[in-house]
Amino acid sequence: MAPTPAKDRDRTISMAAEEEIMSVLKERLKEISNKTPVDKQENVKKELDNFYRLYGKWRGGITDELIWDKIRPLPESMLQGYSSLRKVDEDDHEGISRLLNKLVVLKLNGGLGTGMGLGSACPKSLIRVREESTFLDITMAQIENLNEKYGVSVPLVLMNSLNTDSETGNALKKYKGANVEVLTYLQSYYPRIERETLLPYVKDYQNIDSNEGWYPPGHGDLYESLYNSGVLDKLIEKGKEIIFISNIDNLGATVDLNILSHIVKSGCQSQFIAEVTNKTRADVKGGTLIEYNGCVKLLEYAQVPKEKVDDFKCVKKFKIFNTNNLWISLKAIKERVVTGTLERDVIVNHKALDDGRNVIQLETAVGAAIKNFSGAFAINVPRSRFLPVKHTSDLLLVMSNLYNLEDGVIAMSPDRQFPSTPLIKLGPDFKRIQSFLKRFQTIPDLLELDHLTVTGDVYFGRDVSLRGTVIIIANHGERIDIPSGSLLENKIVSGNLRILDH
Ligand SMILES: Cc1cn([C@H]2C[C@H](O)[C@@H](COP(=O)(O)OP(=O)(O)O[C@H]3O[C@H](CO)[C@@H](O)[C@H](O)[C@H]3O)O2)c(=O)[nH]c1=O
Repeated sequence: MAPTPAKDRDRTISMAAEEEIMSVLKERLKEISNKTPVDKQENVKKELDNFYRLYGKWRGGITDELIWDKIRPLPESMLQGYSSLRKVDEDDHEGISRLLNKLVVLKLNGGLGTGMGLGSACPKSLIRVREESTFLDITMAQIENLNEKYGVSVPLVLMNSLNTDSETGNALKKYKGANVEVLTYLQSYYPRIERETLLPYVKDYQNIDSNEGWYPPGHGDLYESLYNSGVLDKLIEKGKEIIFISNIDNLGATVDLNILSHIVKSGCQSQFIAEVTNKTRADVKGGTLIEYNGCVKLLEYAQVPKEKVDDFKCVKKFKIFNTNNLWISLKAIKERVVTGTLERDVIVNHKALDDGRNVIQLETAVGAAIKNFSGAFAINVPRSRFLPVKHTSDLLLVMSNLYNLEDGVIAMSPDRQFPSTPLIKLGPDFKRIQSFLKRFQTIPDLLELDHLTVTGDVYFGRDVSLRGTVIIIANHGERIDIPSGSLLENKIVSGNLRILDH
């Protein structure tokens, strides 16, 4: 989610005009739902009712502008260190099976690989990240391994968007015989609002996947769509109690038995646990947990006013980062959704569409619901639980010998002498996956790397080793080939260096 921060509301509109807009909107939504085929009407109506509530919240100004000086760090009572959790006895298979049988794993799978230059038909989860394995393959291997090892049946739930649903469905076919029950459901679609009229411009619910008038309203929609799809009830009926939610692109988000045991042993008194991690300079576009007006609050990058962005990036002021790994009680989710008491900030995303139309889309974030749950708190987890792959620079890390993949778990190689990950900056020539891949004959050895910056037209030969700080800059119009077998240790390479076959 990366909307442009903008002023929430045009405050020049009078109360009467606000009421008028709300009533016209209601009519418009009714028309849309009436035009929907009868079998889909009930669901569409539920979605549009939720949209109407979100819109009302926005227009009502409930999400007023943030007062920056009111931001406080999360109090210690709400932030627990991971090391303080009681360790689960790994030999107690029976105890672990009992824990796991209460668990469901959900991956947020509504995103596309467009950030890494893939077309709009490719779900991000189907990108190959390690050898031939995609994010989805790795997730399946991980859960299947748990199910086999402990003789349990942890189901995997995928929250798809219309952008990802059909390709994911195709990819899942190969898992027919796997020891993992996979349940999928679709997140909602809401109508985009025209900036001029403050109303949706779509008139019906046709072709919503290809119609720019509709959009998936962020992962905060998870709760209502999980309930409306019937999947939530199904899971509760199966005796499942806790759901572990994470971004499918976070390869560090494995099932953690110590956190699970902590929740179960407390009798699910902590209805919501958010995993945070120490913020580094690499963590910018995401969220952090803060105390605001005496309550816990998720502050997303998209909510930060432009003039405060540098402040937000400061790792001294904002020391923790939201990993989006969340552990929530299923019953508590149901209770909040049914009673309509699930408050989340509205994130206002201003966009310009290809046809030149200026639109607004209202979104919410899944972690923002933390304030609604009793006993909610954050656990400061080791960095190994947060291994997001957002850019090709992240991909370079996870493809390299810095990590090992075993049973669906990616872990840092014991051969790395220090636990920090190198800081990697790749220039625009490396942005798209296809061009990134063709620039490496083999992925270099990164075991002793601290920092790598590469810009310009640079190609790496086979078996290159990079150590310490390495900076490679090919001037505009020139090309650098790093020869096969080279070792670069604390080196700056610039200018041009061509190696040609003959
Ligand atoms: C917007 C949207 C996203 N997703 C999926 C795609 C990704 O797997 C996952 C995260 O979406 P992104 O849009 O990439 O969100 P991102 O910028 O990473 O931010 C989230 O994850 C960050 C950690 O990476 C946190 O710090 C932020 O607080 C949290 O909001 O959710 C959906 O399934 N549906 C959606 O509508």
